[in-house]
Amino acid sequence: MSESDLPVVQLTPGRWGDPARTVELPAAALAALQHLGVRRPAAPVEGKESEGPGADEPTAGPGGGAGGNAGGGAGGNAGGGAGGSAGGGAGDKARGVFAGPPGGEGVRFGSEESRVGWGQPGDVPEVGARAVADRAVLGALVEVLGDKWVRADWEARWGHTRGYSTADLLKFRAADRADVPAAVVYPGSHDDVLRLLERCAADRIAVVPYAGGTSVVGGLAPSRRFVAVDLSRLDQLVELDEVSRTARLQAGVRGTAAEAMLAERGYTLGHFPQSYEGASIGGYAATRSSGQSSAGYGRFDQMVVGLTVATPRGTIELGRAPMSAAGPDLRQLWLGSEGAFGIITSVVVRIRPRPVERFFEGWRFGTFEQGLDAIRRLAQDGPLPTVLRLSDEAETAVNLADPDVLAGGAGGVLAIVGFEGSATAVRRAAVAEVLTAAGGESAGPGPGETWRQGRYRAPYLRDPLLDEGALVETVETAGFWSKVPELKTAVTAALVKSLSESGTPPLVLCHVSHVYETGASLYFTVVCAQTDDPLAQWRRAKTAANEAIGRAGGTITHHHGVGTDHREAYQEEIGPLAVEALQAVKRVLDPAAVLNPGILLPER
Ligand SMILES: Cc1cc2nc3c(=O)[nH]c(=O)nc-3n(C[C@H](O)[C@H](O)[C@H](O)COP(=O)(O)OP(=O)(O)OC[C@H]3O[C@@H](n4cnc5c(N)ncnc54)[C@H](O)[C@@H]3O)c2cc1C
Repeated sequence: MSESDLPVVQLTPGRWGDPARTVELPAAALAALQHLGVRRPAAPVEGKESEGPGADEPTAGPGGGAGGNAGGGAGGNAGGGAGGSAGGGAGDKARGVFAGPPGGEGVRFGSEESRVGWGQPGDVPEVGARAVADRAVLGALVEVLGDKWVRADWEARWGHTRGYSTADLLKFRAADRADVPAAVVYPGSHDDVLRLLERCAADRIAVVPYAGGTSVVGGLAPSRRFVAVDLSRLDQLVELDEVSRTARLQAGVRGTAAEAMLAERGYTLGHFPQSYEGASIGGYAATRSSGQSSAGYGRFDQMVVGLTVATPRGTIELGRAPMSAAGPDLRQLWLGSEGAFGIITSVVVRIRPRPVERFFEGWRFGTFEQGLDAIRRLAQDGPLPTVLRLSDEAETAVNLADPDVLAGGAGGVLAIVGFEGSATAVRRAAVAEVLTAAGGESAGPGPGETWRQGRYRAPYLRDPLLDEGALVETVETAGFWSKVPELKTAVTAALVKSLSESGTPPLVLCHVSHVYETGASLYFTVVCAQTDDPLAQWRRAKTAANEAIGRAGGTITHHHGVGTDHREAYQEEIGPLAVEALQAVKRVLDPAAVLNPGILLPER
């Protein structure tokens, strides 16, 4: 496939989970969009040449573009859930989706684009992000990994471009070629990664680990030209210790594949982020991910007991006991390090027996404050269900538009409470007692089941919403309980003000997505009409939201990570001395500064 053959729009089916799955917007959602002034953009005029730097440019525009492309290696086959590992993907290729490491195609040398040198920032001729790696670089990569596992063709490179934020999708639609890697490599073992990093450091080739490609914070778009390190060949359950209830999983194992492999042995990891059909074990660890069942199973960083990391200077192996007083817990340094301190090649996780029972239900409260008080009681004094989330009035109202949810409901706010495990009836009764005492009223299993069955649907709605002309994006944060109400008010007000000033008053929905003894996270969904420049429109709104979070005492991110989008706010949050300390760590581990330049930390 050549660059010019490639459809640019509608990337979702190829990159995310199940390529065959499409989701139509419900009528109620379309009506709500109309109410917000969202108008479907006119289709591009047939036959009109796109404006761009070259005749071989892919055309871009809203809608159009049937069929996906660019699944990228990591697009893998994660959706199936039948235990398929990432990679391979003859079936996906049949659908026109590149789905994994090459099947012996080898690297393509000699493109007219391959004339660019490498080096430190400033050394590279300004020929734009379209440049593929030059012969010397490709030669170095091939020397380390072999011809089969290095690709420089457009299909592979475009398939490893950016992540999955709304801004990313808008850039794809605009055929924006900044952030395209110069080559893609597919190491198959820890030793491969180690040798690759040693060589890249020696030759000053910047690298970015690419796992599921679901980053929503610019975590795959470094500040320099780079080689994407696709981890999808690291797809094994290496060992399972039934006595200790731990499992070692390689970093490229998708969430779905991890669950399928553990299920065969009677276990679960219990990590179910909304991006579960796309994200991977290494990505979870590198970003401190948090799943929807965090009340019961914990965040991903709480599940990790050990890590193996490849750095340009050697291997780091951490976690020889569940807990230790031998100095600071260094595992924490790599959890959330987003590839800046090394590539995590495998993770030892705590596992649990597969649940034998599952029950989800809805609880209704008069106001958000009342619901907040109720879930705080559970988080602080117990008992905790497996899933606990609380929508505000606006989000509940949107859910109410779905006749399956809270049929006949009388407004107020809705909490989803889920139980997994064994003997759930006892826990349910105890939780019900607390919620009733706090003024809650059971809405029965209907809303809970509807939520459970639709919990991975949202990613598939992003493209249809953009097609309609809507701007939809999320903002997340966390704060101590005493600050949560103020945090919610401040972020909502900032988003409403900024987007109203753009002439596009938004609908801002919010829910409490994760709870702790001392506080909770807030997850906002913002919907409004797109202006002519939706990227700038969202940038302004996001900046306003970030500033509001800072003023109201929240953290810049609860589970999406820092990437490039939150880098400045993160520095403000931790202060210059802490930034310096992290830079010092990076200097030791990555003296040539080739690991994820500009991601998490500014380039030095
Ligand atoms: C629709 C949607 C819903 C989402 N819902 C959730 C949610 O519920 N909870 C949540 O926590 N997140 C959520 N996310 C964010 C995202 O899925 C997480 O950040 C996820 O953990 C990223 O995993 P990944 O495998 O896709 O990593 P990638 O996106 O491929 O990489 C993320 C970052 O980590 C680095 N990295 C990846 N693998 C490694 C490795 N092995 N070693 C070192 N660095 C590495 C990458 O270079 C990059 O900087 C959502 C995203 C989307 C698009």
